[in-house]
Amino acid sequence: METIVIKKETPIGWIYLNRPDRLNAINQQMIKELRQGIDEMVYDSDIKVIIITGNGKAFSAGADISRFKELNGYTAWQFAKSGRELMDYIENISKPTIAMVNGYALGGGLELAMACDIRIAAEEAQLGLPEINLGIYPGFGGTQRLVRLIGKGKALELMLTGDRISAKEAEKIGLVNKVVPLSNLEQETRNFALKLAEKPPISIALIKLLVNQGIDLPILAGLNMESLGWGVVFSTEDEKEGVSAFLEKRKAQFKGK
Ligand SMILES: CCCCC/C=C/C(=O)SCCNC(=O)CCNC(=O)[C@H](O)C(C)(C)COP(=O)(O)OP(=O)(O)OC[C@H]1O[C@@H](n2cnc3c(N)ncnc32)[C@H](O)[C@@H]1OP(=O)(O)O
Repeated sequence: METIVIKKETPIGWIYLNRPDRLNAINQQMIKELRQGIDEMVYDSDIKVIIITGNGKAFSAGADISRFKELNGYTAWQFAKSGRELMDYIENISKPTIAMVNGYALGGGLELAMACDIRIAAEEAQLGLPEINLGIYPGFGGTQRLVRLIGKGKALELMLTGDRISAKEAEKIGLVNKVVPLSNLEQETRNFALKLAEKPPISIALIKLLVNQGIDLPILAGLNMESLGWGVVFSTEDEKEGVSAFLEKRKAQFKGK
């Protein structure tokens, strides 16, 4: 891999965007390698949670602008589509994902963070969708995900102005889940991941599916999916273990079965 580094720290899989001299700008190679890196974690049953972060001072400053002059209408469409499909894939994997936002998360970088389930940011981080200043607009799913995360008014404000906001402001509007000092970022993110790693994986997978698919369905369809899913969780060993552990006043040990 040229553009990312992966590290397994069971039960956590770490993925580092690794173009620090370009502030981890996302190019076609990174899109391809991210897909491979995520797959490596998805198909490893010892990995329960995936953390994506950036090497250097940025999470990612977005799509690689230095390549934009080479693009024409068709290739720009294909590049945007391949990035957007990667974000869709990340959002819909069954394992939980955390974006550890260590610095700038701009444009496609913020779109990647938004495709993750949880965002934990350093106090120093700055977030935004500045594409408008380049005469374009977010193209890796940002126009759709931001509005679902923070609501139409603030989403439009961020996209129309292109302004960067602080991590604290991002936390206030619900764009990040938690803000911590940079010195604690790795440990706090690891602790959060370890907490998720102890939860029953089938329940996690179903919650993700219900939330991600349900949000775009008529509510009755989503509610019916929720009820049907109960048939699945109630047939798992983890449900029996969870209920027994409660009644026996001990900590549950979930197996993902
Ligand atoms: C075609 C499909 C597109 C799909 C949708 C996605 C679109 C996008 O994401 S568009 C990009 C949106 N992002 C931006 O507009 C941010 C651009 N970067 C900046 O504004 C600044 O770099 C900064 C505020 C993030 C940081 O400023 P500073 O601390 O002063 O650092 P430098 O500007 O000196 O950056 C260091 C180095 O990195 C290069 N670089 C930064 N961002 C990008 C980028 N997005 N693409 C390519 N290269 C980038 C920057 O040019 C510097 O390089 P050198 O000058 O060669 O050192």
